[in-house]
Amino acid sequence: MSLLDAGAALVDHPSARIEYWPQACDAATADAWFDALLQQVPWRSDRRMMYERDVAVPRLLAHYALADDTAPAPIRAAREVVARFVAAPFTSVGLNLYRDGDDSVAMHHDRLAELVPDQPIALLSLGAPRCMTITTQALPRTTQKIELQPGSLLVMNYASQLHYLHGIPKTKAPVGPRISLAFRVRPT
Ligand SMILES: O=C(O)CCC(=O)C(=O)O
Ligand SMILES: [Fe+2]
Repeated sequence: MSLLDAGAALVDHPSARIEYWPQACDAATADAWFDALLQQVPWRSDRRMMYERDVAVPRLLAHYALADDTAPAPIRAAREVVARFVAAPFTSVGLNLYRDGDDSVAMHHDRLAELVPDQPIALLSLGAPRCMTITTQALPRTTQKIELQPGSLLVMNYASQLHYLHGIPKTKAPVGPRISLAFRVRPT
């Protein structure tokens, strides 16, 4: 594969781009990173105010600054894999652990205040496949679903956060745990 090959384009828009590579890293590597991160990361459970109620965020979270060399080795290795597909000066990685089908992330766009304009977000998936829903922000909403495979990479450009929403819905299907690594360039 040549450097910075284009992935499959998931949206058709003049400025928004969401690209998908089903196998940015091989299955054995994705499995090894999943096992290591599940064990080594100090996963935390967060609470957020939602409609004036204090509710548990339905997944576990962690975060590392990429300059932090105490980050587990798979984080640094994953950063190198991501660099083969997207050239961006990532500074931060947010980790999500979806323990089962009850864990989810609601439809959202990533917080713009936490992104440097024109820099992308790269999501590397490990563990069980989970479905992502992508909708337009404009009405009438059009919706698409993509099953994120272990070892896959999904890259959303900055403009996609202005025109689309994404989320990982709950599922009643029996699914195993999944970890996603969200690489971002955060303002300093
Ligand atoms: O787990 C995923 O693939 C999506 C995570 C996400 O959207 C986020 O962390 O903002
Ligand atoms: Fe997101």
